[in-house]
Amino acid sequence: MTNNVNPFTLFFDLANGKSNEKESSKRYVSNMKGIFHNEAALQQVVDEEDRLVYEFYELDLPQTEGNILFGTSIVYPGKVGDEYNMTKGHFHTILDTGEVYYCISGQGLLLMENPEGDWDTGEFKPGNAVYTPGRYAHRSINTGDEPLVTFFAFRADAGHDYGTIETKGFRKLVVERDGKPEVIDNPNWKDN
Ligand SMILES: O=P(O)(O)OC[C@H]1O[C@](O)(CO)[C@@H](O)[C@@H]1O
Ligand SMILES: [Fe+2]
Repeated sequence: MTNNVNPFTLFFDLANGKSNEKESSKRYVSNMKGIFHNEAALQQVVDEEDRLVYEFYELDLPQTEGNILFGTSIVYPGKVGDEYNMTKGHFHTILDTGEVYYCISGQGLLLMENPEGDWDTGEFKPGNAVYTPGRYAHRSINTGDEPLVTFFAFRADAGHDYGTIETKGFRKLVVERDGKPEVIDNPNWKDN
């Protein structure tokens, strides 16, 4: 059976992660309501200047088990309150789907947690490949001063479940304490 996809090559700039051949999806601070834990700090940023938090490339490949979705994700430096800029984060709809991220530039963490309550962080620094196994929700966090650029790949039929994180949040937050990243319990985390 053919899946109607021809071989192709895409360019991603090693300096900034961008592709000039595709349009990126962009998430601004105003798109992150209910995601950053400090709602007042978020509103203040939106009122002053609604800045770009992250962008990423999504391919329009058929979402079948034989295809692999891939692209770069660029999380810009900055904070909302004491929380570092980050992606929304998600589980995969097919929960047991892993994903790999390769850090091209910048520094940060991949925060991961599964429904059983296990959690971990992987370190993003240039050259590190961080693997998030099946069942783990994942969120990229920029703890540095430069854009955090990663390349990701996962099976194309996995799907994204954003609702669980939007409703419950992650169990953990990564915040700045004394100029350094620290993982703390999320005071707003809901159990159901
Ligand atoms: O999907 P989120 O949580 O907004 O984060 C975006 C990143 O996650 C991905 O969905 C991959 O897991 C990419 O499209 C992108 O790198
Ligand atoms: Fe994912």
